Amino acid sequence: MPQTMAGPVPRLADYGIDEATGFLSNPPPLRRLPAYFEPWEQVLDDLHQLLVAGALRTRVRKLPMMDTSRLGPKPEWHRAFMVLSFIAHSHIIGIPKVDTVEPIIPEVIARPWFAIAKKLELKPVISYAAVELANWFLLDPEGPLDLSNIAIQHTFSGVFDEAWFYLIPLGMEAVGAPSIKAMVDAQEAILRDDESAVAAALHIVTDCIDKMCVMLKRMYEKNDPHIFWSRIRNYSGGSKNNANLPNGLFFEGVTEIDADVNQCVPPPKGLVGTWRCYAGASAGQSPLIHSLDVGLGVHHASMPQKSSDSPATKAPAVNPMLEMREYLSAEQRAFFKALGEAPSIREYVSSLSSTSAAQIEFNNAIRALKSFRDIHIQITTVYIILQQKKEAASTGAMSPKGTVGTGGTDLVPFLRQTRQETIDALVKST
Ligand code: HEM
Repeated sequence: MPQTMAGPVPRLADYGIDEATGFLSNPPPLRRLPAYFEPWEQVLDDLHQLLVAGALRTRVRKLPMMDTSRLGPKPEWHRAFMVLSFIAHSHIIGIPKVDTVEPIIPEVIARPWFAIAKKLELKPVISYAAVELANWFLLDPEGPLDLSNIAIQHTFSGVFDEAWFYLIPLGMEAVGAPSIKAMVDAQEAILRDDESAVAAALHIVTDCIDKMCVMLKRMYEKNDPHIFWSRIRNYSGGSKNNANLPNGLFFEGVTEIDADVNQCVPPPKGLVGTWRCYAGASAGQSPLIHSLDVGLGVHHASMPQKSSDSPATKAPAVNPMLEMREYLSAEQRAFFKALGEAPSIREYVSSLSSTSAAQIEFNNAIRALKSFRDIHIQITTVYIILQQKKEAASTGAMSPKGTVGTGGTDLVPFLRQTRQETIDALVKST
């Protein structure tokens, strides 16, 4: 849109974004719900033991129906969403490769989980909002917001690798936080036509992305790829494009009809409720990465459909990156919209000479974001593609043709496309 028609520069505080900590809440997330909700908290306390004993599903079915209207301020709702997300996905998965997947979510979990998600304008499925943004604390409350002091509240498996898997994205949110303020500062500077201030702000953005890349590479330090593949990743899976959940998940007692309901399959005999399909958790739901894409003008186009898709099964060709935004909070989605409508940094630097500091700094930021995506593709190769091949070789199965991510995407084409779309955002000298 022409700069003259651009919207106002968003104020971070209006979207619950902290200038210093970005999308990490300040103060940190709640660690326990009020006493009334102890039955949920106690299941979470004993989660690993219940899973090992094979007693989790029985225990969940014995839970009382809790009244969600007794939840108070927003942080309580966020914690309740996280607690139920952990309990529900433990109930679905059990122990990976030991238990069979259970597609029916009992009413005592399904109804309150659905109600809480609706209140928060989230989807009732494990997501970045639960395992990351609502699931950390500071070891020393007075200490720094970095990996020496951030800890994970809950894991499914109880292994260090899973905690590290969740910690790295949090570390990235922390080191990347100043880039959000820098992008809106750049937009303010555009309004004053202050080229050097735009350049200075973009320099901060690049510095943040460089630090995020260093953080991302630390994934290998404490998350063993085999443990990730065999013990951790299943819990993040959704019910979309999931071969183990061909009909989706059945939410007992939830009768509301919306776009996520699979209306092709009737309820299981004797039950009332709806079959629902959702993408699972992915760090691709990081609001920081989406902000960088929007702020720097990285455009995500529709994905080409696979030639093997029959016209009847073809899903709408929405880019999964845009679909992932549906799993972020309403406030965060509103922020992306406002950031995208404010003066365009890319458009502004495109109008400058190729030797201008602002254009050079802009392209540096885009190259840094492309490096992030290169490193990430290497990580998915090590943690997913190679593990999948090893597993196929050990069982004598045919090597799979495609790979579906926990977010339900066709992994390789998707990641290649987002990397290409990042490269396409570079401003070329004319
Ligand atoms: C062992 C570590 C990781 C694995 C195995 C992994 C795997 C994946 C997979 C499979 C996808 C495709 C979407 C899906 O269907 O889930 C994806 C997308 C994505 N992931 Fe990761 N991921 C890892 C760590 C991270 C971290 C630490 C970040 C940082 C925030 C991150 C950011 C993203 C982003 C932004 C996307 C969207 C695609 C893109 O922007 O290129 N991932 N990841």
